[in-house]
Formats: sequence, structure tokens, C-alpha cells
Amino acid sequence: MTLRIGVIGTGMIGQQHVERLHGLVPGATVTAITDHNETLAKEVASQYDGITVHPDGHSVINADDVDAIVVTSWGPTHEEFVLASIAAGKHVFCEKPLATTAEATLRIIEAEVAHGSRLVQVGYMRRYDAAYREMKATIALGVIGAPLVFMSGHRNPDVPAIYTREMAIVDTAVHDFDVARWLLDAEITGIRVIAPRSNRHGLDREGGDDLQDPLLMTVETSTGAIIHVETSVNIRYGYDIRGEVIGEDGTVALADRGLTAVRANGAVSVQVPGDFQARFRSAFDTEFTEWVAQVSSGEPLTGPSSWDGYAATAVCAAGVQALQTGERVGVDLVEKPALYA
Ligand SMILES: NC(=O)C1=CN([C@@H]2O[C@H](COP(=O)(O)OP(=O)(O)OC[C@H]3O[C@@H](n4cnc5c(N)ncnc54)[C@H](O)[C@@H]3O)[C@@H](O)[C@H]2O)C=CC1
Ligand SMILES: O=C1[C@@H](O)[C@H](O)[C@@H](O)[C@H](O)[C@H]1O
Repeated sequence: MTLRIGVIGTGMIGQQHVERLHGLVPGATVTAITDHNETLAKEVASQYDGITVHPDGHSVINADDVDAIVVTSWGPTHEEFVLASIAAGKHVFCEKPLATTAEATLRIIEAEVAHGSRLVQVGYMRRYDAAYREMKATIALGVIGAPLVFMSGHRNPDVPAIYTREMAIVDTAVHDFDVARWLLDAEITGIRVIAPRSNRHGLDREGGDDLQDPLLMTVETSTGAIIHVETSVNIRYGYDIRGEVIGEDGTVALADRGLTAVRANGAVSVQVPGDFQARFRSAFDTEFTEWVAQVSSGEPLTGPSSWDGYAATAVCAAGVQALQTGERVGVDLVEKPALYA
């Protein structure tokens, strides 16, 4: 059976996911799309055969030729489309964030729990990256002993004018929070944020707010392990994702990227990816390949759940408060429903 997918939001990442789901991922095809910008949706549809442009997200969700939904519109619209997909009894893959407030993510959890089985997956694609998966497997084998610290560096060469100082937490570090919870098998219980002197590239940006960049975050977890997150979103040299777990007996770290290492002129050099697409392309491919296979076969979903979406959004809210106040802010999650055990 081919899974027929409807995509809501055909901007930057929506277009990449349409391409992925309409030919690259086995067993999937895109039949319906929509975008707030109808001209854009028509332009995207014109590049493929068999894709109908719908007037809005609800029309996509309720279309007879749509089995499952992918939400790639702006964050504040996610709750509405995820709730409507659950009401229609259809699987929905929602790009991060699941919703922009913890209260909204809890409404999604409530609706999914009332439905009685998992329908929602959230786009935290790092869990599908081969290097992160090897790190998790290494920790599980006990090679480095019990994890004590996770150092997570999230570096972007630049960010657009619409990027605000809070986005370093809610848009960027949210990936580090999710992957840390998954790697360490722990919940986040508190956060502190400090800002060193700002990178000049983040100050006085044309058309944008001044940024406090970089940011350093000290994040506490339920196991006692500490996560240290560094976001540097104007670092120019490349898109560099760093990660090292320090355990009682050793460490495991993400290796430098690049297919080759060049040794010349007294130096060894490896390439750094230019952007998140280059760094995580195969993780996105794997993410959708596994999602499509699980949805089509009726196997239980194993990807990031509504609970993971809630936990990440709750940490972000605490992080923004910690940035604004300079204080430690606790993260108190509600009791986890059995559906997400
Ligand atoms: N997993 C990852 O690494 C990444 C995830 N994202 C997430 O994907 C989402 C989209 O991001 P981008 O593609 O960068 O944004 P974008 O601005 O390029 O595209 C979003 C599109 O959604 C459309 N849209 C907004 N409201 C809509 C509505 N109510 N109905 C239909 N269409 C609507 C807009 O017109 C726009 O074309 C965001 O939530 C973002 O956080 C984005 C980049 C990377
Ligand atoms: O999700 C993403 C963007 O929205 C965000 O702005 C970037 O900082 C991240 O690296 C990327 O993965």
C-alpha cells in the first residue's frame, strides 16, 4: 500500500519534505498540499504529478485521498492542525515545535490520549542521525559507564532577520534539549542561561533585533547528569553540531564531519557542513522512511511523541524565563500518561 500524504505549509522545509515524500521515501506519495501563500503552493505542485492544491489545512486533513498529514507551517499554527488530524483519526507528523506553549502541547496530549493510541510524531530528526544513534548505542553498551555530563554545541553560520534572541532557545537549542533527553534517557528538571559578550555579527543586524549570541545553558536532569548547551548562531565558519557525553569510564563524541581529511601545509582539515540540510539530510530521510513504514504497517510509532514535544516546549519556556531573569528556572512536568510509557 502506498501512504498518501497531505502537506500543510510549503515553505522552506515543507518543499524539502514534499520532494522527499514524493519519490525518495519508499511507499509514500504526496497527494495534497496547501500554503497560506496559494501562489507558492501552486508553484510547488506544478513541479510534480498528482498533487492537488487545497484552500487550507483542514481541507487537506479531511481529503479522501489523504491517509496521513505532515505539518510544516509556522509554529503557532501547529496546534490547530495537529488537533484537527487527531479529530480525523489520521496520523500526523509535525515539524518542531509540536506547539509554541506547554499548555497547547498538553491539549494535544489530552486529545491523543482520548483517541487511545499514538497518532502524532514530532520532527526531532537528530534521533535518526547515524552518529547520534551510535552514541546512544555506545552508552547503552556501558562502554563509557554511567553518563555524567553531555556537552552539546549548536552552531549556525548565520540566522535570518526574523530570528529573535529567544529563538536561540525555542528554535535552536530545542533540538539539543530533545536529543539530550533521548541520549541520557532522562527528563530535564531545571535550567540556567548565561550570555557572554555578544558576537558582533549578532548585533545591529540589518532588519533584525540585536541578539544575545552565543548563549550558554546549564541544564539539570532527573538522573543528576548535567547538560551544557552552547548556541552560537552567527559563527560564520559553518553549521557545526558538536556533542560529547562524558561518563564514569570514558567519553563518546560526535566525530568531525566530511568524507575525507586533507593533510597538507602542516595541517589536517575536514569539511564543515554549510547548513542544517547538509548536516541532517540523511537523518530526515531515515526519519520519514521509518515513519512511513510504521504508519503503513500499523506498527507502533517509535519516533518522538507528543510527550517529547511537550517536554521540549516546557524546557524552552523555562529557558526563555531563565534568559530574561538570569535565575535558575525549574521544569515541572505533569504526570506522564501511560500511552507514552
Ligand atoms: N527539523 C528542523 O531542523 C527544522 C524544522 N523547521 C520547522 O519547520 C516549520 C516551518 O519552517 P520553515 O519551512 O523554515 O518556514 P517557512 O516560513 O519557510 O515556511 C512555512 C510556510 O508555512 C506557511 N503557512 C503559515 N501558516 C499557514 C497556515 N495556517 N496554513 C498553511 N500554510 C501556512 C507559510 O506561508 C510558509 O510558506 C517551523 O515550525 C520550523 O521550526 C524548520 C527548519 C528546520
Ligand atoms: O531547526 C532548525 C532551525 O529552525 C533553527 O533555526 C536552526 O538553528 C537549527 O539548527 C535547525 O535545525
